[in-house]
Amino acid sequence: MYPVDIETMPSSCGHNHGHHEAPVAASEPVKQVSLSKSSPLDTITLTTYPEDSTPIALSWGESSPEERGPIVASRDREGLVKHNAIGAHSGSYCVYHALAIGSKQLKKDHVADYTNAQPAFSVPEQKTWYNKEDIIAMDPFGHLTPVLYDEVSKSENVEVRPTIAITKAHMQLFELKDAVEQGRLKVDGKVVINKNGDLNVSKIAVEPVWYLPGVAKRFGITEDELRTSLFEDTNGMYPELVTRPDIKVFLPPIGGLTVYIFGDPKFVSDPSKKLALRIHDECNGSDVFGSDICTCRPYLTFGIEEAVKEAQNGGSGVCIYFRKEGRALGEVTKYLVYNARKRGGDTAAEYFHRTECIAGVRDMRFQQLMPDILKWLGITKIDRMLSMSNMKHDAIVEQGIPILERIPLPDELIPPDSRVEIDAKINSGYFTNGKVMTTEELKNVRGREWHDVL
Ligand SMILES: Nc1nc2c(ncn2[C@@H]2O[C@H](COP(=O)(O)OP(=O)(O)OP(=O)(O)O)[C@@H](O)[C@H]2O)c(=O)[nH]1
Ligand SMILES: [Zn+2]
Repeated sequence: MYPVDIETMPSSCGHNHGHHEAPVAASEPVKQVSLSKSSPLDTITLTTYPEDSTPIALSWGESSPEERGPIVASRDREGLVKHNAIGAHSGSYCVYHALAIGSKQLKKDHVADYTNAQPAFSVPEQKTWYNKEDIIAMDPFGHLTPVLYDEVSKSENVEVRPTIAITKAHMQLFELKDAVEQGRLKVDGKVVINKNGDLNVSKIAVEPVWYLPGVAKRFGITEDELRTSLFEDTNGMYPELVTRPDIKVFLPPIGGLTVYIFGDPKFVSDPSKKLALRIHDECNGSDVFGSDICTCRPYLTFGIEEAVKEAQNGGSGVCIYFRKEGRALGEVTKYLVYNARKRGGDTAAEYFHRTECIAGVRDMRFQQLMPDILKWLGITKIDRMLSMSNMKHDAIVEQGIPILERIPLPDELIPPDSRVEIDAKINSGYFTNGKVMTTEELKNVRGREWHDVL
């Protein structure tokens, strides 16, 4: 499928690849290249090939965790020939792990001791965990690996790491304290613990695990197209994407998500219980630091408050927080756009155009992969969706989960400077119970200008 030999690929600049001294004969399928004489390393493995490998059996979507098999990414111990996943664990934190090893603060042969780390509550098993369609962006058994695959990890001498962790906690938010003080929320001792508005919460952290054929299908492209673009556009970070078509699982170096559940976690998958849901994408500037240019923190805390109310009414409330900063364009791009907006006359009419000028697109969040977590949790319908986003809505409904009611952010919670954002979004298809402005009217919705900010 991939007639690509990365060691022998022609270099357009006419030089050898990288900084390696010893060239590799074009005809030999050599996988190791000598580094320069001053390097502390003798050899380094650039990639692996199917003919030299005996990966541990892994078959996505099988009808039992044993038949599916463990996900093995690490090259340590016997992992170099036995790994069955491309990439490294922990999303973007894999680089810190490498730094810890490189700086000799972490031993390469460290074996994790998971004593007492098991889930704090159980998530009921779902049919969705056992097919190739419903879940393709996370490992449905990621929270059970120390139990399910401990033996195979020992007998095969490979690392099998959890990609999901489940815990319980209390949380304190100023807005929830205010909700209790203003009488919007009552203290029940279970969900809202006290008059400070402290909450009981059940939490699930999930790292991304992609089944490449399934991800390609969601985007309507071929697996080859997906692999090629992941390889090329990360500047060759993952050669195995092209040299190992036999390996179908990829651990991408991106952020994961956290599920916050209010009320009894068992109710989330119980169709007889009402469910309120907020899907929230990270906006560090607003969520944590209170920037008033967008509606992110107000919608987040409104979503939590509504989720809490649903739990207190006998249903359950869920808030899922995705690490997709700045519509997954990142904070640097976001701030560049802010500058362009503020210097160019910040109107709702120009809101998306400014992002497109800099990033080429207005959004890279790709909500197509988002519904996996809903299916994993066993959510089959959403009674109250706390979101105006058509992209989130359409992605969820396309995956077969009906949304019964959509709840926009109340006007009084919209900070003054973010009217530009919200009106632009409504004009482009976001849900509202109110007025949809014309393109002409959007020109008159203005945010703070640069001289007001400085
Ligand atoms: N690039 C860019 N990203 C922004 C800007 N303002 C907010 N964001 C990002 O947009 C995303 C907003 O996500 P959400 O709060 O989930 O909201 P949404 O998807 O727009 O829709 P709702 O569910 O209706 O709130 C976050 O990733 C923010 O970091 C902006 O001006 N430029
Ligand atoms: Zn924001």
